[in-house]
Amino acid sequence: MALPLTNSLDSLPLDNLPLESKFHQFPSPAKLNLFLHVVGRRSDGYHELQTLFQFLDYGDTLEIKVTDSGEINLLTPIAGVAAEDNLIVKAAKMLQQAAKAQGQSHVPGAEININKVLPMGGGLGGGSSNAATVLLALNVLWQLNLSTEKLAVLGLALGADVPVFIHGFAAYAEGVGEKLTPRNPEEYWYLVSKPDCSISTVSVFTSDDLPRNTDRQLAQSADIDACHNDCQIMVIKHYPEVAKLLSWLLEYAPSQMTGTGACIFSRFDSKAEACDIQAQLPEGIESFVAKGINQSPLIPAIAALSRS
Ligand SMILES: C[C@@](CO)(OP(=O)(O)O)[C@H](O)COP(=O)(O)OP(=O)(O)OC[C@H]1O[C@@H](n2ccc(N)nc2=O)[C@H](O)[C@@H]1O
Ligand SMILES: Nc1ncnc2c1ncn2[C@@H]1O[C@H](COP(=O)(O)OP(=O)(O)O)[C@@H](O)[C@H]1O
Repeated sequence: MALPLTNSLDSLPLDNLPLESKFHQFPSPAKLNLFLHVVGRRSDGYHELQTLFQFLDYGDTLEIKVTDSGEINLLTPIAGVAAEDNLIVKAAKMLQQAAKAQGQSHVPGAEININKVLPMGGGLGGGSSNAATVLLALNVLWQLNLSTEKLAVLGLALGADVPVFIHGFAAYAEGVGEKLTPRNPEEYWYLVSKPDCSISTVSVFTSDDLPRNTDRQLAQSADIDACHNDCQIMVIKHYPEVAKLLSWLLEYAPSQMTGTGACIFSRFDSKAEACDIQAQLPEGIESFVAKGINQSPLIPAIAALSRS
């Protein structure tokens, strides 16, 4: 089944009504890990990664309205995620604390809606992207004026992928994903397919089958095709659904898992070619077609809001 393409993030309207009195719409795009090397393990158990992030012109949409109450209300709960665990709510509350810590006596609240289209736990970074969107949007709507760097530091406490969504440029990342260097990988079209299984990030990083010492020099290769995803090596051993779909896709296009899976991205030169293979996907495989983009659509949306 094809996932809906109705929320293509090309241009989201932000008109000129007063900031406080209405809902404002913001994109919350997906990311791909074009490669993901595990190069070591830190003393706190976290793994050191080298990865190349690129955004997709496809993702969730958030609507946010400022309220006077000081409350954070998520009006559209996400099935299976309790409000207090939702990264949207956590990000908003974290920003309130940061505002109080810098001396602001009254911090407003917010009402938030989400149109969730990204599969959860798919390696597309949807939760981290939602958190980044909330941090950037409320920073402007609440007129806090925190720097992008400060927001990225706050966001890192919510998830390793949040900083790249805050900065909004495609990047090579080291550390746990927070040391970012801008990059401009080719902006291909991708068919993103979701095998019928879910894979927890913890299970991948605790597996004995995860390679943990990929040569640090490999990521410096000029040829991106020389790079790979170490998590995929573990996942295809344990999840036959992923192994099967990956080998099917590899017949048609260069294909690889993103993040800790389970989604697989297949690379094409044109949208038409990607859609052609999408139409032939095995029965029951969810998918969407999107373009890889090196600037997050969130950045111009926030810039437009700041100017309004
Ligand atoms: C692997 C990546 C690559 O982009 O993406 P996803 O596939 O999850 O999207 C990310 O680094 C995911 O980072 P993040 O989203 O913070 O991971 P979490 O779910 O918080 O991590 C769950 C657990 O996995 C382990 N973990 C995570 C990241 C890391 N670099 N080393 C680890 O060992 C830790 O045990 C952690 O408690
Ligand atoms: N707003 C949110 N959107 C998605 N997942 C969320 C959200 N808030 C909390 N989560 C939790 O984070 C987990 C990871 O979600 P997600 O970021 O979509 O996947 P991944 O890290 O694999 O890219 C989910 O399984 C869910 O339990």
